Amino acid sequence: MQRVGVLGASGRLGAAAVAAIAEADDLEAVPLDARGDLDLSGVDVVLDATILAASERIVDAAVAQGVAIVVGTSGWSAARVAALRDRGATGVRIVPNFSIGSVVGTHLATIAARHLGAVEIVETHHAGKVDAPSGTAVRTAEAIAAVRAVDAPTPDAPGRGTLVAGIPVHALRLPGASARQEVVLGGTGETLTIRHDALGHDAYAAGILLALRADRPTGVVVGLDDLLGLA
Ligand SMILES: NC(=O)C1=CN([C@@H]2O[C@H](COP(=O)(O)OP(=O)(O)OC[C@H]3O[C@@H](n4cnc5c(N)ncnc54)[C@H](OP(=O)(O)O)[C@@H]3O)[C@@H](O)[C@H]2O)C=CC1
Ligand SMILES: O=C(O)C1=N[C@H](C(=O)O)C[C@H](O)C1
Repeated sequence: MQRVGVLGASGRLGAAAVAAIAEADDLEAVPLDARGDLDLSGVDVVLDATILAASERIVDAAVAQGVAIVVGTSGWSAARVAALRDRGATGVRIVPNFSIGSVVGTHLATIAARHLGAVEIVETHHAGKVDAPSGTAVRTAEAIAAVRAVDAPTPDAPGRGTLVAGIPVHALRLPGASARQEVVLGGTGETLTIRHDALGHDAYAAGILLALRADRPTGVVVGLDDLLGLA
């Protein structure tokens, strides 16, 4: 039985993780106080589902105490991940989106962007989401920018969204919405839209369990791609 220390267990993602772990015979959830002293001695792996400011402290504590950590909290940009690697961190998996469909959608977007250079991202989330753009959109933009062969003009103008790695991201926050991402690519006389919807927090259960059961990462791994054969 693996003991999973859950930080942010009172939140939407944390509660979904605790529910998923409760269904698993091989895992046990141990809710921990994310605001207190982080003594991780009683757990085998940590799941972080808080806010970025807390997440950075939690990751540092897990690394210092030699406990593997799965990070679901948004805001771990490529620059922050690079800084973490520079600090010699190991045993860390940062997962911008636990939904399997979302991981596949982002992967498909990187394939499409090799052929259609003009790309914009529209992400729509529930009104309770505090961060914008979403962690998934930032990850998707950074992954696309790393592979896109065709350079597209960057519309850096008021009203054209937030530029992430040169890609405009448009963030909507609406009551009634859950979590949607649309990657819209344009070519000559055509557009291609890759859209994913997480209709509820149960969408994250399979990815959470996959990440928690995976071997302790060497260094800092981002995403679930390696575990899904997409890397
Ligand atoms: N990777 C993925 O697939 C997903 C990622 N997320 C991300 O997970 C994060 C949490 O989202 P969500 O659950 O909706 O958010 P909630 O606001 O529902 O929950 C936030 C949690 O963080 C805790 N928290 C807030 N402030 C602090 C602090 N200063 N120090 C320590 N703990 C704190 C809260 O505790 P308290 O109740 O005591 O305030 C609560 O438990 C976000 O970054 C979101 O983007 C969300 C869904 C899926
Ligand atoms: O806050 C959310 O709800 C979500 N956050 C993650 C993000 O920022 O990308 C993942 C998913 O979109 C839901």
